[in-house]
Amino acid sequence: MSLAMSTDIRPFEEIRMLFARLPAPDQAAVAAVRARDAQLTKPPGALGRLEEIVEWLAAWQGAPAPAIARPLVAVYAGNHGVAAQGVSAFPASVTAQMVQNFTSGGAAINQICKAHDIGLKVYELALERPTFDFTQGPAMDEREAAATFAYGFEAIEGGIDLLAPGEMGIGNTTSAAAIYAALFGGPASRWTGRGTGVDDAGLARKNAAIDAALALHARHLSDPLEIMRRLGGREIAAMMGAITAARLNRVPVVLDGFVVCAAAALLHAIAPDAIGHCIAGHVSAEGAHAEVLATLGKKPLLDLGMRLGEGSGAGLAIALIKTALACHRDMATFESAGVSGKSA
Ligand SMILES: Cc1cc2ncn([C@H]3O[C@H](COP(=O)(O)O)[C@@H](O)[C@H]3O)c2cc1C
Ligand SMILES: O=C(O)c1cccnc1
Repeated sequence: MSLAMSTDIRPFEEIRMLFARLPAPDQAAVAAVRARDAQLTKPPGALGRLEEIVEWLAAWQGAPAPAIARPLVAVYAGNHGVAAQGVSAFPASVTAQMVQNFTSGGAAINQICKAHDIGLKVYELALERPTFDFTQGPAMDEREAAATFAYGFEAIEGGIDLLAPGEMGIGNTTSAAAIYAALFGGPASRWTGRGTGVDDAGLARKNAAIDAALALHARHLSDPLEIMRRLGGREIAAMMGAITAARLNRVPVVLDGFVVCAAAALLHAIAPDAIGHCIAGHVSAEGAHAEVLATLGKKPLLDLGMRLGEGSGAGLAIALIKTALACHRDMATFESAGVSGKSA
């Protein structure tokens, strides 16, 4: 669907209305998957979480025989005004340079997508015009935040069956940590990590920037959409839209790391069920990602010590999810293989 912003409804109100009519998991599809699983040539439950993964795909695709024919990593790139506070180990110019690198196939996410036959799209979000520094005022106005959320809906266009949102944006671990502090409380230091590798002084600047922002915006942090526009970035707004569009179109979502989960946490704060269709691809080595996942009730598939972003952890998880589906779809049954079933 398109979010044609009408003139008489405030943009955020239009977004809020989306969460009143989210599709539910398809229990009949889950039952069909379980029935087939019971016939496959393995002891019951022996594929552990791989079995749950297929049930999750069936539930949210609404299909008794789920498919992964067109998986997509959608990388959103945005620049952050707060980068001027010296919160990253790299200059803001790296965001645009990495977009170029994605285009020429040189980034980690290119190799992951290539190795596992996953589509990759990169969405550049006005990189020449960073968001406003949120230590000085809101990062975005409501209209821009809502329009960027709506832009995220493009991810599902062209027909995909599995989505992993990814991101690139120097300074965005500061934005994500600020969002977690606003949503879940505590000082900045509870949520920050070293991102691209800031030293102790950089980490102190990062914590100070977030604590200053929490004080500045304190009166407006009870509404997740206000948190998004004040402390977020364009890639976080667009990923919220992409995750929502996926839900509305029955496309399951694989979450990546620390930054992607800030978009998921904001949606969860609007309506816990809004991320029911999301699985955690991995746990990042960044900051408090493990705590965030526990709070969202998501158990990560992988724990590889990665802290890159770009959708890289989610892309690797898609390889695993494809394998789970291949077992379910292509294994022989006891009957077809002439293997004896359980004796007692
Ligand atoms: C070369 C390079 C490639 C990256 N790919 C993802 N990120 C990751 O690092 C950034 C966030 O870290 P911070 O908040 O410390 O700036 C994001 O762009 C994220 O996607 C990268 C960072 C760099 C430097
Ligand atoms: O986990 C992530 O998403 C992450 C960690 C560090 C830097 N950028 C992204």
